[in-house]
Amino acid sequence: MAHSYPLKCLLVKLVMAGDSSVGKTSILRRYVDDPDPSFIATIGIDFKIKTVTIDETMLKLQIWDTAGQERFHTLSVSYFRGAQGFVLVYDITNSDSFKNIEYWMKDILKLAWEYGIPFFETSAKTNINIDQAFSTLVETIYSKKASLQLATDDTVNLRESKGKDSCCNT
Ligand SMILES: Nc1nc2c(ncn2[C@@H]2O[C@H](COP(=O)(O)OP(=O)(O)OP(=O)(O)O)[C@@H](O)[C@H]2O)c(=O)[nH]1
Repeated sequence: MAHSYPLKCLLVKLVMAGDSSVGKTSILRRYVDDPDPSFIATIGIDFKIKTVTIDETMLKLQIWDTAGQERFHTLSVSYFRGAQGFVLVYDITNSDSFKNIEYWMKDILKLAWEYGIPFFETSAKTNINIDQAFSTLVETIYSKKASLQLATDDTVNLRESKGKDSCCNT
């Protein structure tokens, strides 16, 4: 019987950014099907892993959930380095959080990222557009896959690497 296996596994580093309490953790939990219902502000940094397949390539998404609170700003921005994609989040009921997208973009642009960002209005509460937003992001990154590295093991060293590209066998 013929089996079809993905040919290789590539690591994709994504970063969630935006003001505190705009819904970054909620969106990420929706996307990775994490049922944890608690809403505690992110302290420092957290990450989740999700594996998706495009064509016959497995992509291991290492998604960093930064803390939006100002006191964590320097730490959060330090995790931007090496990311292939960002999810910039604001709350449509909070105009300051929208204005501050520019502030977050400046940190991203310092790392030579370009504008031309697809836009999705999402709801983590009712699960609208979450999958579509991530799919578009990941497919765009995949289409430029020359920049991706093979995922090799599951180790993420928080202390040394700030999300250094390492990973995948799950
Ligand atoms: N109405 C509505 N509320 C939401 C939605 N997503 C998140 N919330 C609420 O917004 C609050 C903050 O959500 P979080 O996901 O913790 O926000 P965060 O951006 O990760 O916050 P920090 O960790 O402080 O950076 C929570 O009380 C959620 O219930 C949504 O899609 N709709």
